[in-house]
Amino acid sequence: MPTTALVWLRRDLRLGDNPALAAALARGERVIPVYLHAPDEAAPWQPGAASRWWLHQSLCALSEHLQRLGSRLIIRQGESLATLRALIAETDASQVHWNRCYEPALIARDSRIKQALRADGIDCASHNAALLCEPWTLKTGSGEPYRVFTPYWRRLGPQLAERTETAHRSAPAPAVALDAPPAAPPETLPPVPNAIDGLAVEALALQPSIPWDQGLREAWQPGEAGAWQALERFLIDAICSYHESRDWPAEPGTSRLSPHLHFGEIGPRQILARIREAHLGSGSGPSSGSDSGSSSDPDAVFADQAIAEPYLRELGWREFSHQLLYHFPHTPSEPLNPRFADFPWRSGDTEPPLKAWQRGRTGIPIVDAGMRELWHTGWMHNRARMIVASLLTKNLRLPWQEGARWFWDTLVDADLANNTQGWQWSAGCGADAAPYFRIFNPVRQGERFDTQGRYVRRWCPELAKLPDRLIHQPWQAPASLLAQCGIRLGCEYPAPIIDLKASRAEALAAYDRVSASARTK
Ligand SMILES: Cc1cc2nc3c(=O)[nH]c(=O)nc-3n(C[C@H](O)[C@H](O)[C@H](O)COP(=O)(O)OP(=O)(O)OC[C@H]3O[C@@H](n4cnc5c(N)ncnc54)[C@H](O)[C@@H]3O)c2cc1C
Repeated sequence: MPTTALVWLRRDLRLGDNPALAAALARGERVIPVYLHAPDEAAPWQPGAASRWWLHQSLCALSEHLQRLGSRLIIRQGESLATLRALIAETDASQVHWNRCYEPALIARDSRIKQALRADGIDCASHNAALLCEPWTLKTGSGEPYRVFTPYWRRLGPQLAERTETAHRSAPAPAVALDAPPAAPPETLPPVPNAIDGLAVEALALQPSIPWDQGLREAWQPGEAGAWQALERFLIDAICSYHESRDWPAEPGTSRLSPHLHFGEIGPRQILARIREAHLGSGSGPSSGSDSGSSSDPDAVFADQAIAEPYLRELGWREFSHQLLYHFPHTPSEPLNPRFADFPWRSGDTEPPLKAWQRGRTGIPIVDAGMRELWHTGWMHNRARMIVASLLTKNLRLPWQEGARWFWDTLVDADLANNTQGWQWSAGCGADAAPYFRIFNPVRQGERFDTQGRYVRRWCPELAKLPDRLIHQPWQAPASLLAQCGIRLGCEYPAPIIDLKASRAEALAAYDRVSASARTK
């Protein structure tokens, strides 16, 4: 009887640099890749509608890739432990391998499963495919988790930089294991016996029943090959100017790798290795083994490793968010800073302003542009995310949890660690947060980061004819000019639902009340 290993694929939907797959291939003669659909096990953070859309496409891509290599993805639905046990019995598997997830509900589930399977006599092993550095690895001098990014990055950042031989010899054992290059996908895989059956991806009903996904289909190519194409495009077109252009929402200045990273179609070790390879100029192309489709060679663009630093820093924020979620598992619903538990959020009927914000009809152009980009493409530029979050939590004084929930349902990159950190940072109640009193003025933000109004014109075409100097504040335009541009505020485009100056003052007063009550406690 051949040794059989199950590889339980979850949010590691790739074949390159997949430690669970590599371990199964090293130790099992028969390797069976399985995907188990049990969304309720992630409750209360089951994948939202946009994430389900992505998952469907990504599973299709993975399934095709496995078939090209001679294997098959076995999809089953139902409680994970029971389904694994059934598969183990059917296949005579003696091993199960998976890559770790870091959400609190999934950590608890996986621990239970590991314990139960080990009690059954199964060899169970979990691996790291998602992070450069396990969230329990880096601690402050006093042994606490980091709550501030800068000192965290001071520890992590140097480990990502290319180490010289001397530094390598004298450095303490690194938290990031980067010495071995990430593995390319296998060239072939052992076949899965015909007797083992599974569901078609369609049976999981992940696709929307009414077709709202046209914009998503136009914007994305989910799957491992799509991830590598996005990375190569970024290395050719954008990494050199990333430090500046990353702030311009109308520019294609960022990597747009967030959904690929979330679903594990590419891993941060692979991104880092490819950046290093391009920097050193020694590489002959991506080690993805996927059809990256790139024709020009980006190696020449790297004159200096410093070019990559601003980008690596963002990957550092991703690591930081994961270690926060790991150490503070209550933060998806509660503020990290307990002072904010009693924050006086807006009272009365909160539905109209929340709905206006969700639909991109606040009457504040840069905010509406961001919210419409999100609705249409399942993604929003980071600068716009910060602006819309500030308006919701500070000017509208609606709880950050409302915003986080909306993002959870509409983002293709919805990620519990990054989303929680992003919202708490924006609301001023999280780790290393923007102080509550630093309230973005969306008009100034628009003028600074969308100077010519290209982002607003794209997503709010009803404002397209306004001149640049008024595009971010149409309410300042004389009635005659509005008429000339075909705009009636309150009809084609809403009048602002909030007075920015007055709401700012109210938010600051609310913050003062929280600070004062914290002082008297
Ligand atoms: C309110 C709010 C909510 C957010 N929700 C999410 C979310 O659900 N999922 C998500 O992946 N990101 C989230 N972010 C972070 C950030 O906006 C996105 O990661 C980024 O816009 C993705 O685009 P990109 O891949 O082109 O990023 P790039 O600029 O190319 O960055 C590369 C990668 O670094 C990571 N990264 C970048 N910025 C951050 C950040 N601030 N925090 C953590 N990781 C970061 C992402 O994995 C990203 O793919 C949120 C930010 C805010 C302000």
